Amino acid sequence: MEDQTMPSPRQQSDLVLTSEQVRYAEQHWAENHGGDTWPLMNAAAQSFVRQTFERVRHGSVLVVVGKGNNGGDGYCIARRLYEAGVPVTVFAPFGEPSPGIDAHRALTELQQTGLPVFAEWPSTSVDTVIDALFGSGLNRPLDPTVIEIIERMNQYPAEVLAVDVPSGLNADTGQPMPVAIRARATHSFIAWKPGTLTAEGPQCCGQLSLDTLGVDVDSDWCWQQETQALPARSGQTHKAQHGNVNVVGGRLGMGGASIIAAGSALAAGAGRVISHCDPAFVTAALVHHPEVMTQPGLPEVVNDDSVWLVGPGLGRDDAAYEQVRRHLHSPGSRGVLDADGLFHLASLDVPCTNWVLTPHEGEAARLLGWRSDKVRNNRPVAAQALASRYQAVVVLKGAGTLVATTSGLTFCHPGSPAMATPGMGDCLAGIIAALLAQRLAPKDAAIVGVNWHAQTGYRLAQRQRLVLASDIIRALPQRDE
Ligand SMILES: NC(=O)C1=CN([C@@H]2O[C@H](COP(=O)(O)OP(=O)(O)OC[C@H]3O[C@@H](n4cnc5c(N)ncnc54)[C@H](O)[C@@H]3O)[C@@H](O)[C@H]2O)[C@@H](O)CC1
Ligand SMILES: [K+]
Repeated sequence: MEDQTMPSPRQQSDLVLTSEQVRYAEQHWAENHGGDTWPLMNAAAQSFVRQTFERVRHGSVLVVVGKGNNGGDGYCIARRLYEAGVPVTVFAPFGEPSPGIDAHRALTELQQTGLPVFAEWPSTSVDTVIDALFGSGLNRPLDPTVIEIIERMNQYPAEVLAVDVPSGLNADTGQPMPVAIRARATHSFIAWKPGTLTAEGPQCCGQLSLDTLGVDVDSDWCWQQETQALPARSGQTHKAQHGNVNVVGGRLGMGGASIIAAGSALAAGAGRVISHCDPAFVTAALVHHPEVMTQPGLPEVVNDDSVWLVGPGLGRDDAAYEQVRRHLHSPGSRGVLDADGLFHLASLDVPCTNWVLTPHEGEAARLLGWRSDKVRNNRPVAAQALASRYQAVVVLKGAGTLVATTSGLTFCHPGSPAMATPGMGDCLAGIIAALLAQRLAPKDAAIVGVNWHAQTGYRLAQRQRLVLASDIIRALPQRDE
């Protein structure tokens, strides 16, 4: 099955590219390889078969192909499986690809094997469905006929494996348009697509894998995921070297938020954590985390080297507003603005240069003056718009959390649906604050914090149905297994 002309695959990459950038990367590759993208399609099909062969080899396979090059991948995959002796049926609901595109050549090569291509739903039962209807070229909402095909594929009692992107999923935003394939696994090519990592993407993709197909992309013009090590601890270290985190919140019946945030800041390595909560919650805070110091009530805003985590359970009254205002106007202040802190930010027209803002979708919508569904459908744009407006690092929470700065965007570990539990945001804010206190730059603290939080939750979700913020706090100090 090896092909002489195929580029050598590079399995690991951190690159996340929009569909337009992927197209550019393909063209750029072709310009340097005789003007031909056909070897890439072959490499994609070979990689897909290699990746999925153990799953499909013992049963029968239905390949559903579209008219574009995602369908072309499907024709090539069908030919390779057929030649490997796997029973394959090919279904092309929209007809043949136009002559001149790689997909047409893929169809011609398939036809040479004698394998028929069906225009109607085949009646045979199958063990695996390979989804090659649409990939990164999906560019408009699906019409009812297409919706029906995707829904029927989702209802098949067979597992669905998606080629490049689950069909119906917007490769840039992670939104179904309005429905998308729910795949058991998705094998992507060239670079990660934003839409597979955020919003509904992770749910639609199932197990996600990537083969760059040897396309080496210049990192200057694309977003790059950065992974940083957690702060190291030397043999001579002292807690004073790991910084102070002041948690301002825990008022008006919301003591738990600040208890969680203080606990996660401790668990993420802050040298000293001071909770400025309502006096009523001091006992509870100390019962949960005796390592925390308490200074009840709202603090004086002092300009020292501390990191301030302002917002978890802070409340929406005038005193809370004044507290947020003072922090943001205090020269050189730095920290994390979360929850009610973000509520008050909406009334303050002030840059947050040394701050990490951690809105969820609703908070982001309020800050931008958008509807929530506009944020949901445009997460990368929303995150970057907030970063520009506030000159801050913005963590747009939700499935597939994004970290935006004024100059770029990072897609983080998708975590797990089991983490959709109360207090999870407070927990994340505490982790990011602790990393700031340990001298990570705001962008690095945000990216490392989100990835650490998401990976910890994901790991716990392998053995429990739900993951609570308290579970994360207990797991953070542990080493990875
Ligand atoms: N040519 C190349 O160099 C490579 C292409 N690759 C594959 O090619 C895919 C991208 O191919 P294309 O750009 O042709 O795009 P797609 O195959 O994803 O989709 C484009 C086709 O779908 C139609 N379409 C788009 N939205 C629609 C809608 N809502 N309803 C109905 N029809 C719709 C378009 O008119 C077009 O016919 C990738 O996802 C990947 O699978 C890979 O083979 C890697 C190399
Ligand atoms: K697909």
